[in-house]
Amino acid sequence: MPNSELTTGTSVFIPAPASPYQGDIARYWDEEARPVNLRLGDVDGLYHHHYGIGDVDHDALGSTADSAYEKKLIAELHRLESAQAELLLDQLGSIGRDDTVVDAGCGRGGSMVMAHQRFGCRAEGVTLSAKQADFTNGRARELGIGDHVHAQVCNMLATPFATGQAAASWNNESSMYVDLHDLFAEHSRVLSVGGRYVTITGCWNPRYGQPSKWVSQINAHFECNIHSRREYLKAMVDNRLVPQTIIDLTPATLPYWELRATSSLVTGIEEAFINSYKDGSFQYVLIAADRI
Ligand SMILES: C[S@@+](CC[C@H](N)C(=O)[O-])C[C@H]1O[C@@H](n2cnc3c(N)ncnc32)[C@H](O)[C@@H]1O
Ligand SMILES: CC(C)=CCC/C(C)=C/COP(=O)(O)OP(=O)(O)O
Ligand SMILES: [Mg+2]
Repeated sequence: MPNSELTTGTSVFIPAPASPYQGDIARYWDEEARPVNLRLGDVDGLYHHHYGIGDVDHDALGSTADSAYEKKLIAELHRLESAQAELLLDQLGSIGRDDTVVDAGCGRGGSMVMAHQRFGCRAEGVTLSAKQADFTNGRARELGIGDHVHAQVCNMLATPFATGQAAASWNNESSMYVDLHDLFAEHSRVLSVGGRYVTITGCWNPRYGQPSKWVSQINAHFECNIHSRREYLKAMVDNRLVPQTIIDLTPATLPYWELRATSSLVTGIEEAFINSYKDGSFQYVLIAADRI
């Protein structure tokens, strides 16, 4: 196939990156193995690369003096991350067993497994990382749901899915790696009319003025390009995705960050998230839109 190559040692077909930037992002996620992600995933086998929402259960955590405290803290952070994915799935509308849902930027596939477990549907994911696609497909096979949960290495701006194929699609903390107009044009193509698009994302707040130093720090840390809230809404309506629900999750995600900042699994980015959420320059939002 032109402009493509097969790598050795992996079962997935790996297209050449669409740009040097996408090559960098593929490498970033191929090399990622942070304990804050792997040890949380090990709690119940759902591996996430997104953040948490909801109040911390201090009774479940118990005393910091307890020798089992760190294990409980990891379980609590993971519970909050899974609660975030549950909220996203809540917004997908009524999905049937015969439906297909698309996860754009699927990471290690935790949200797709949850979607299948909840709806019985088929979940198709794309990621730039061959390691993540292999990991997702391996997990799905281990769970005996390999025929329903499937990831492939693919640019989310040019997917192989048929026009109108998906009843729902989403980006869970993956839209800051792409141009939003190109992204929503592709979701709009893949979704059936009446289908549902959902994103949970961090965005800079136009009321603050411009991206703050904390937002710039987050961009540098993850090699991403955080968009403004205004850009999201404009790019959606320009692409037949009409926002139906917007939830500011900033207050709901702060407890996760404050707890994470006390753990041994810190990565150094905690301060930037906490400070930018507190100074109002950055927001954690869910936007659910109808494909009209
Ligand atoms: C922060 S992770 C989020 C993973 C997942 N949505 C979750 O909630 O666990 C970002 C993901 O976006 C993917 N990504 C970034 N740019 C992409 C692109 N152009 N096409 C496909 N995937 C992309 C990365 O490969 C990675 O899997
Ligand atoms: C809300 C924003 C701006 C997100 C940026 C995208 C991103 C890297 C999300 C979390 O991934 P992760 O779970 O791999 O990160 P970490 O290792 O920090 O937990
Ligand atoms: Mg994480």
